[in-house]
Amino acid sequence: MAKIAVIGAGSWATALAQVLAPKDNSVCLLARRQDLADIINGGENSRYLPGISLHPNISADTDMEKVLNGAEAVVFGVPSHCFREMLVKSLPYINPKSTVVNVAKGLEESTLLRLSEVFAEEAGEEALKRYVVLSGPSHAEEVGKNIPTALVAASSEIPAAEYVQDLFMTGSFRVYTNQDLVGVELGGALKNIIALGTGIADGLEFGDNTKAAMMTRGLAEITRLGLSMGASFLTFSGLAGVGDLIVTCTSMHSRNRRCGIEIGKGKSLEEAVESVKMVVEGVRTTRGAWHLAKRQGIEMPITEQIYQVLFESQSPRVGVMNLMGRGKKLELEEIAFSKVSCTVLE
Ligand SMILES: NC(=O)C1=CN([C@@H]2O[C@H](COP(=O)(O)OP(=O)(O)OC[C@H]3O[C@@H](n4cnc5c(N)ncnc54)[C@H](OP(=O)(O)O)[C@@H]3O)[C@@H](O)[C@H]2O)C=CC1
Ligand SMILES: O=C(CO)COP(=O)(O)O
Repeated sequence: MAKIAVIGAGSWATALAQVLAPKDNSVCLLARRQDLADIINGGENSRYLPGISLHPNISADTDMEKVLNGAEAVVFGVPSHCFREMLVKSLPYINPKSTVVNVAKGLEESTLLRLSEVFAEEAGEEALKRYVVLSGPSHAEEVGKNIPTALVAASSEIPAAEYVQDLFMTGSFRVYTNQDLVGVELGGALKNIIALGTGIADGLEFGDNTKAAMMTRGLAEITRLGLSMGASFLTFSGLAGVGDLIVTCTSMHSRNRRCGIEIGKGKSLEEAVESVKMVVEGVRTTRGAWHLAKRQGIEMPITEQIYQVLFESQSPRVGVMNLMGRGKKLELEEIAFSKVSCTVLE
């Protein structure tokens, strides 16, 4: 039986443990608090994934050394804002040969780095060869119930991605591989901004037309930023791109969408985040992407308006009016004929 360590004991960490455990893996979750570890060891993570009986191969502990000791793979299931801190604390106990899987979807706000870049800074460039991002349309509430789900394991090194594909793949959890780490990371992080936006539109009681428009034009601006940072055009039409955008913008499981709905209904950002009770990654990512767009010289009008609503007290309704009142545009030219995408598609 292989041992797998999971850093974090929230909803996604627990659901992924539930995927790994029946495959003859002993899965140990690192909780911050003893009370949560005790709850999980009781057989159900009632705080983060209620109603799911946990597999007996799953346990939880607050002792990092104990959790990481002898682990063949380490899955980071904590929010982006604490990834560096948890990584630095973990590194002394991680076997240099272990594969590191990160499932967080966000950027480091203070540096605007992707999380693989944070990993490389702390663990070294060589260690990136065993670093894999697992992303795609997947809510913990459904994965916990073995509802069919497809994801993508991305790494600059295909053998590492294939290892993670084998590690996680089950009859209800299908994993593809992709070598475009940049595109997969950006797709997963940036769709949360658009989910906040579609949530806001729902909270304002706009219709399906508005939501479809926001998703489509949201994907256009995600793609534009991604191409400027070296991502592959095609990744954005895959599971980590449009796939994740669809699930996050349409599902009531989405924390980002639910937060947006509350803002659209008139709650403050703080009240809306508080009401969700779990991490709402899109809030920090909006600020990060806003700065990234400026740095890259890329137009991201939806991100700009969501930034204004979240951080500059702009009314959501004015944000929608600003988007609708923009100058006339060609739909596709900016992406299809951009220098970068032509290079990628050649
Ligand atoms: N939930 C989902 O369906 C999916 C989530 N993701 C991504 O996975 C990541 C985790 O999300 P999710 O599981 O939903 O989050 P949750 O809010 O459910 O759980 C967060 C976990 O991280 C811990 N944590 C929070 N802040 C800190 C900190 N400062 N230092 C150390 N540990 C901390 C929490 O501990 P404590 O309980 O002590 O606060 C908890 O164990 C996010 O990046 C999210 O985008 C990706 C795909 C699906
Ligand atoms: O990334 C996710 C689904 O793929 C989770 O999105 P939320 O954080 O909005 O729930």
